[in-house]
Amino acid sequence: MTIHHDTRPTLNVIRLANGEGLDLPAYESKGAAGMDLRAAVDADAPLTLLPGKRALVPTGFIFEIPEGFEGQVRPRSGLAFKYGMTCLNSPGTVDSDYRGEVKVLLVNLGEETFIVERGMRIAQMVIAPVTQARIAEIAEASETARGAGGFGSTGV
Ligand SMILES: O=c1ccn([C@H]2C[C@H](O)[C@@H](COP(=O)(O)OP(=O)(O)OP(=O)(O)O)O2)c(=O)[nH]1
Repeated sequence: MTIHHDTRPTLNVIRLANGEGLDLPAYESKGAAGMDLRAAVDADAPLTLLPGKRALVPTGFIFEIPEGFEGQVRPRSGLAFKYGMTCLNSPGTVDSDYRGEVKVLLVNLGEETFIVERGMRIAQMVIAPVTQARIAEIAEASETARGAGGFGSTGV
């Protein structure tokens, strides 16, 4: 018999008052990269986003991102395709030392007004490993075959 240990990092979540009754963020399929984030707007006061407008939408949770990881807040492709609803700062960065409520910076790039209702799955968050570099200033850049070529220097 093989014992399988759960090697996944633990994501502690803290429910805030405005998150009362909301489903916990969850992976919607076995292999989903991101967990869906829900809108913690007031049930009696949905958020109206006119075309071209943006809003910071609360999720109702604090996430303790494990050290060595970040949370990437990204759009859901269905909302983007159907309604032009996306995250303005995509991918949003949630730092491992952040202890405030995670919020989603939604923008309506569609032609129609979009209504954000309580519990609506508005974005997804991916937990990804991240490295902090040691920063060292040096006098000259080392030589490479590419050199300073970039921005299409190899052709289309
Ligand atoms: O989509 C996002 C992006 C950020 N944050 C939170 C978590 C993150 O740790 C914090 C700061 O984000 P960021 O570093 O991108 O913002 P900043 O403009 O540099 O602000 P600060 O000066 O507070 O770091 O805001 C969110 O809740 N959602």
